[in-house]
Amino acid sequence: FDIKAVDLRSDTLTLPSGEMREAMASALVGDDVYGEDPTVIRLQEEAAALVGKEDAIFVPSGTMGNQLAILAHTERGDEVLADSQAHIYYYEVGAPAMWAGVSIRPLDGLLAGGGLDVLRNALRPADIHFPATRLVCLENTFNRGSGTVMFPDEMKDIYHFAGSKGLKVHLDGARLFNAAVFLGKDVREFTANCDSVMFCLSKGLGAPVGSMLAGDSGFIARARKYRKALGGGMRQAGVLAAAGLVALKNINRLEEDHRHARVLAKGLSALPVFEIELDRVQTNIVVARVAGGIPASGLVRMLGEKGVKCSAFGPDLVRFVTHLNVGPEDVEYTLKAAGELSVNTP
Ligand SMILES: Cc1ncc(COP(=O)(O)O)c(CN[C@H](C(=O)O)[C@H](C)O)c1O
Repeated sequence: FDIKAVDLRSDTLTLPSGEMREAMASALVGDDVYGEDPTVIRLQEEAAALVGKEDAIFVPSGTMGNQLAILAHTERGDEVLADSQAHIYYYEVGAPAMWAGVSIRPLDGLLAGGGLDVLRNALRPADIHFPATRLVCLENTFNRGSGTVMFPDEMKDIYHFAGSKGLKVHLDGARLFNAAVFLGKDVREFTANCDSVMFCLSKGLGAPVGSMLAGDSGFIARARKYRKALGGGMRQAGVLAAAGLVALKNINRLEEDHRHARVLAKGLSALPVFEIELDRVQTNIVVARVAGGIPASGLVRMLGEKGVKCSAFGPDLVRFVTHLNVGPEDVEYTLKAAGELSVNTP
C-alpha cells in the first residue's frame, strides 16, 4: 500500500497550471492604482460581463471581496443579516465589525432552504432600540452546508422581498460557478438576483490568487476606495490577473470535480465510520459525520497517516473537497485508505 499524497482539505489548494504560468510571465502590466494595468482592466471587464453587472474589481481574496461589499453597502452602525454558518460571519474574523463598524445578526437556516421565511421573520420595524438593517448576505454554493446550491427562484424571492424592504443583497459566490454548472444554468440567472456578487478565481477555477467583486459602477467605485484604504491597491497586478483570465476557462470542467465528489461520497457512505447525506452532495464538497464516537480530529489524523488530507469541520464532522488537482485515481486511493480505517476502527 504505497503511501501517496491526496489533498482534499480545500479547493483553495489548486495550483496554477503551466498555461497560467506562461500567461503570468508574459502579462502586459501597468500601475493598477493609476488604472493603467491592461490585464487587470481586461479581467474586470470580462468578469463584469460574465455575471451581468456594470463593473467589477480584482481583489486579492474572497474575504476582502466580501468585506468591501459590506463596506460599500452600509454605513457605520448598520445591521447586516447572514446565515449563522455563512463564511462571511463564521470565518471572516469578525471583520465586518472591525472595518465597517456594523453588526451581523446570525440567522439559522437562511441558506438551508426556506430562506425567505427566515428573512421575513428576522426583519424588525423601525424602532429607537433597533439598528437599521441594510444588507442581506447570501452564499452560493453554501460551504458549511456541504456545497449545496440555492436555486435561482429562491434567490429571486429573497431578492425581491429584500428590495421591497429597502435592503441590498450581496452574494458570496466564492463557488458560484459550481452552482451554475450543477444546474446547467447561465451564472446570470443567479446574479440577476443580487446587487453585488463576489466570486473566487483561486478556488475550483485554479488561479493562484484572487477574486472578483462585481456590481453597479457606483458600488464598485466605493469598493475601490475602501480597498485602497485597506491597503489593497495593487501595482502591476496584471501578473496575477493574467492567471485569472486563464482560470475563467476552467468553468466547464467543474463538473469533473462534482463527479469525483459523488463517487467519493458514495464510497465513503458505504463504510460504517462515515454518515453522509448523499442528496446534499451536489457540487465539490463532501461533509461526513464521523460515527463510532471517533472525534473528527482523530479521523483527520488517521487518514493523514495514510496520505489523505481532509479537514475537521466540527467536533464530529469532516470535509473533503475535490478540485482541479484531484483525479479519479486519487478518489480511488482515498476510498481504499478509508476502507482500511473502517476495518481497524473499533
Ligand atoms: C464561501 C466562501 N466565501 C469566501 C471565502 C474566502 O475566500 P478567501 O478569502 O480564502 O479567498 C471562502 C474560503 N473558504 C475556505 C475553505 O472553504 O477552505 C476557508 C474556510 O476560508 C469560502 O468558502
